[in-house]
Amino acid sequence: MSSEVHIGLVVRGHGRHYVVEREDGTRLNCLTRGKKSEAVVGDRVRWARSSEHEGVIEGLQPRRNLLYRQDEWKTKSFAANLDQLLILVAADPVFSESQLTRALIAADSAGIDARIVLNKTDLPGAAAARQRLEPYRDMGHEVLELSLKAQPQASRDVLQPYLQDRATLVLGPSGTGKSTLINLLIPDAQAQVGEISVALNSGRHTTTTTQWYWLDAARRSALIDSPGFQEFGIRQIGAAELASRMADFRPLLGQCRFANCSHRHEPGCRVLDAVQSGVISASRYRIYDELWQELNSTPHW
Ligand SMILES: Nc1nc2c(ncn2[C@@H]2O[C@H](COP(=O)(O)OP(=O)(O)OP(=O)(O)O)[C@@H](O)[C@H]2O)c(=O)[nH]1
Ligand SMILES: [Zn+2]
Repeated sequence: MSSEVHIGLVVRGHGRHYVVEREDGTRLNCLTRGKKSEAVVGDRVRWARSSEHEGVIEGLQPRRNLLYRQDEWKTKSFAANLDQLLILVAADPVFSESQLTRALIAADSAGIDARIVLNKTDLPGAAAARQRLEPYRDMGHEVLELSLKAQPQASRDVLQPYLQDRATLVLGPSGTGKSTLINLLIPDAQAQVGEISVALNSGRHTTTTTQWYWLDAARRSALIDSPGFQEFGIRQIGAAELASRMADFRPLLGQCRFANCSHRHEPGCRVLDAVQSGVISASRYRIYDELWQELNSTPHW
């Protein structure tokens, strides 16, 4: 058996078991050595043939970027080497501005372009949703509008130029239309997942495992779905860094009276002035304050 080392792309992982795609598009099951399972979907890994498994992962290639998810107890990386984040919100159910902000902060911290996608613009709630997104447009975030169910073809046309030649992670809370979007763009998505679940023997976990889908036969454009995703991990950001990750706060930084201003109570704070004058919206400031406290009370790593 040859011990030659190859490079492959992780398209799915479950514990120490991974599905790795070769250059030619064929896939094989790989195991990591020891107890380690550091690889995530989107990673390029070095793998070699092994006598017991189809392949063994020997190591990771350097990453361009890495995203984390978190719950009450722990933070875990879940996707790497992305070009873009699409944050799906809908006219109904009403979206959480706090979740949206977390997603934008996580993307900024990882150096990944993020776009907001407003779905269900055919519903009466669309006007109110647009209004809530107004501050985000003003601070420079692009907002795409879709109606995935009512106008599938038009929605596809809006998305197409953004998806071309990129690896895009799509995230959205339950009920926003993420399944509708994936089924529209990847008609054989279910089949792809089924095949891989058999390979990984992970049927039961199908609904919570990050998955890499190709959108085109040439395998240049990819969509990454992370079902069951709850919350971005942002504990890697220190409280002092938070304001610099928020597009409406950023232009004001460095102008407060104190260089280490936390923008919470200090005199001569330009951020607090901007909140007073309405340049920064009250809801954005409330979210900043909550996140600041969260980050300040957790150890920075
Ligand atoms: N009116 C309207 N309804 C839509 C649109 N897109 C999706 N829906 C509906 O919204 C509901 C939720 O869509 P899904 O695609 O299942 O949403 P999801 O985000 O995957 O939600 P989960 O399956 O709970 O994770 C479904 O009843 C869809 O038919 C749209 O553009 N307009
Ligand atoms: Zn300040």
